Amino acid sequence: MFAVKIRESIMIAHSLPDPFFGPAQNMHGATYVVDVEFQSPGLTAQNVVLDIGEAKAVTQKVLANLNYKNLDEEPQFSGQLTTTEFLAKHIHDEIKMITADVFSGTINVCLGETHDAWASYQGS
Ligand SMILES: Nc1nc2c(c(=O)[nH]1)N=C([C@H](O)[C@H](O)COP(=O)(O)OP(=O)(O)OP(=O)(O)O)CN2
Repeated sequence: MFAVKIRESIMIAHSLPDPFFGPAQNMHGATYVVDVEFQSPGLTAQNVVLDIGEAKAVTQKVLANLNYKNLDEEPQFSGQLTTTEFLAKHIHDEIKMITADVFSGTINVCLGETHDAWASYQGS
C-alpha cells in the first residue's frame, strides 16, 4: 500500500453537552493537529498517489470551514456532539467528496487533540 500524508492544524471552540464529558460540557477550545493520509494500492501514470500540493490544498479548503469557529454556532453541527472522532469523520467525508474525481483510494484522518491523545476515522 502506498500513502501520502499531510499535516495541518486548526483551532476551534465547542462544548460537549452530555454528562459523559464532565467539565468538557462547558465551552472550551481545542487545537487539533490534523493528519490526513491518502492510501492507494497503486500509483498514477506519474507514479504518485495524488499530488501532494492538491492534497494540501483540498485539506486546507475543508479545514477553513472549521478553523477559528465556534462549532456550537455552526448550523451543520446542530444537535451533534462534536467530538474528535466526529470531526475526524466529518473532515474525511468532505475531503473524500472533493477528491472523488482524482482519488479513489482510502483516506485516514487523524486528529491529535493533545500531545498524547488522538482520534481518527478511516473510510473503506
Ligand atoms: N473519545 C473522546 N473523549 C473525549 C473527547 C473526544 O472528543 N473524544 N473530548 C473531550 C473534551 O472535549 C476535552 O478534549 C477533554 O476534556 P477533559 O474533561 O479534560 O477529558 P479527559 O477525558 O481528557 O480528562 P478527564 O480525566 O475525564 O477529566 C473529553 N473526552
